[in-house]
Formats: sequence, C-alpha cells, structure tokens
Amino acid sequence: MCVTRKYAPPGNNIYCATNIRIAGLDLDSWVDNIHIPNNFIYKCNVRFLIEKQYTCTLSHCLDIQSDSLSYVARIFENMSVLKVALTGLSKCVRHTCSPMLRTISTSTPLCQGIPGSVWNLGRLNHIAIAVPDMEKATALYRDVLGAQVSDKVPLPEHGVYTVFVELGNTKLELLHPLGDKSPIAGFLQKNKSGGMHHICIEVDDINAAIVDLKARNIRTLSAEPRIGAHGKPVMFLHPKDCDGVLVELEQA
Ligand SMILES: C[C@@H](C(=O)O)C(=O)SCCNC(=O)CCNC(=O)[C@H](O)C(C)(C)COP(=O)(O)OP(=O)(O)OC[C@H]1O[C@@H](n2cnc3c(N)ncnc32)[C@H](O)[C@@H]1OP(=O)(O)O
Repeated sequence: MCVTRKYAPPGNNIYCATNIRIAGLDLDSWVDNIHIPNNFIYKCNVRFLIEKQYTCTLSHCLDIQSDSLSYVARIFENMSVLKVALTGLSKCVRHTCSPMLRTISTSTPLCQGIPGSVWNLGRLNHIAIAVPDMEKATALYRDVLGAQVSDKVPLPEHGVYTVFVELGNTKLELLHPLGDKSPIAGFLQKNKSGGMHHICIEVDDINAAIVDLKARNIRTLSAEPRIGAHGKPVMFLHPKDCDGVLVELEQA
C-alpha cells in the first residue's frame, strides 16, 4: 500500500489530507479545547500524534467517537511528554520540509503505530539460525551461496558464538552454543540439524515497547533489556506468546 500525493493537496504535507474529527469537533478546535498544560509544544504534539496514528487509514474524513478527556489520557498514558515533544517536532519538520516524504510505504514506522502508542515497530534486523557446526554453516553461506560473512564473535553473556551473514535487506545470525548454560544448546538438542531460532525486529523505543507488551501479558525473557550482538539494548519475548516464534526486539 502506498499513500501518494493524490491524497494530499499540493503544497501541503500529507497530514492535511485527512479531516479528523474527534468528539464532534475538528482536530484543531479539539486540540485547542483540551486541558493539558497550557503549552503550545504539548498541543502541537498531541495533534501530531493523532494525525500520525490516523493518517494511514487513507480516510478523508475520520470521525473518532471518543470522549475527549479519556482520549488524551490514553495518549499520555504511555509517554513521557518531553520525548513526545522532541519526536513530534523533529518528525513535523521532516514531513513539512520534504516533498519526497509524501510517499509513504507501509514498512515505515509511520504506518505501524497503534493508536495511543508511543513506540513503533521498525525493520527486520536479522533472522537467527541455530547451527550445530559453525564452520560448516559459515562455509555454506560464504563459499556456496557467496554471501559476505562476519568473523565468529563469542558473546559469553548470551551463551553464544555469532556469525552474521549480510543479505542486503537484512542479515542472518548464525548461532552456536557457548558455555554450559547456552540457550542454544537446549534448542539443538531438540533440533539436531539446527533451525530457525528467532527473529529480531527493531523498535524505536524499547523501554516503551516493554512496558506496553507486559501490560498485554506478553512475557519478556529477562527482567531488563540486555546488550545484544550489535551493542544495543535487546529484549526477547516468549515464543509461546508470539505464535511459536521467539522474537527479539532491538533498539533501533
Ligand atoms: C546475541 C543475541 C542477539 O541476537 O542480539 C542473541 O541472539 S542471544 C540468542 C540466545 N538467547 C536467547 O535465546 C534468550 C531467550 N531465550 C530463552 O529465554 C529460552 O531459550 C526460551 C525461549 C524461554 C526457551 O527456554 P528453555 O529452552 O528453557 O525452554 P524449553 O526448551 O522447555 O522451551 C519451552 C517451549 O518453548 C519452545 N521454544 C524454545 N525455544 C524456542 C525457539 N527458539 N523458538 C520457538 N519456540 C521455542 C519449546 O519448543 C517449548 O515448547 P513446548 O513446551 O511446546 O515443547
């Protein structure tokens, strides 16, 4: 799906295309009337967030039948006002200044937000494959399939050796057990020839994601985010809560 210029009048940014009405008021009047700290930036960002959440519906006229106060409460529930102010402003500037951004693909975070949520799912970072023989697996991707592969890196804190295979649009992470308590050892016991172990998806705010997912009863597999293979905070989600797939979220 593509949202193109035809939905937006020339000279305006994409958000002008949607006529959003909340609780019977147009968005501007509604934002003017809401009782949040009397600060222009806060109001700007509330407006921005609502537009951001709803523009992708492709609707020219969107009626949100919602009690205005509870709607604001939901928006503020999961966010720090400062973060919203900064994110909102920088995104507003980008969207008003660059005509290129009038074309939005569904793979951008813009189209993936959940109404009222302050975090967005990003790109697929990697797919991890547990392998019983790292040298053999590396040789397969490097010598037989012709991919660029990284060096083998030990990550004792995760109980794994890793090799990354570059694929252009994403990566494969080959995993082999390191140490007695490696989570990969148990997996390989059950899957002797190896197999897909997890997928890793980027998120723009891992802490907000964790709070939100925990509230939705999705189990996280460590108390706090840990530093993953790319030196960034990561969190694993229980496969039983993710349709049988072990999901790793990585801070983008
Ligand atoms: C460096 C870093 C990075 O990329 O940044 C990494 O890759 S670290 C990569 C390694 N680190 C991790 O995997 C950390 C997160 N993983 C974990 O906490 C654990 O491995 C669990 C996923 C919770 C599995 O725990 P454990 O092996 O003790 O339990 P288990 O074997 O009894 O499994 C419980 C149930 O989950 C299923 N299960 C286990 N591993 C699975 C997997 N990878 N994908 C899908 N399902 C899986 C089992 O089949 C079983 O289902 P049934 O009951 O139906 O039989």
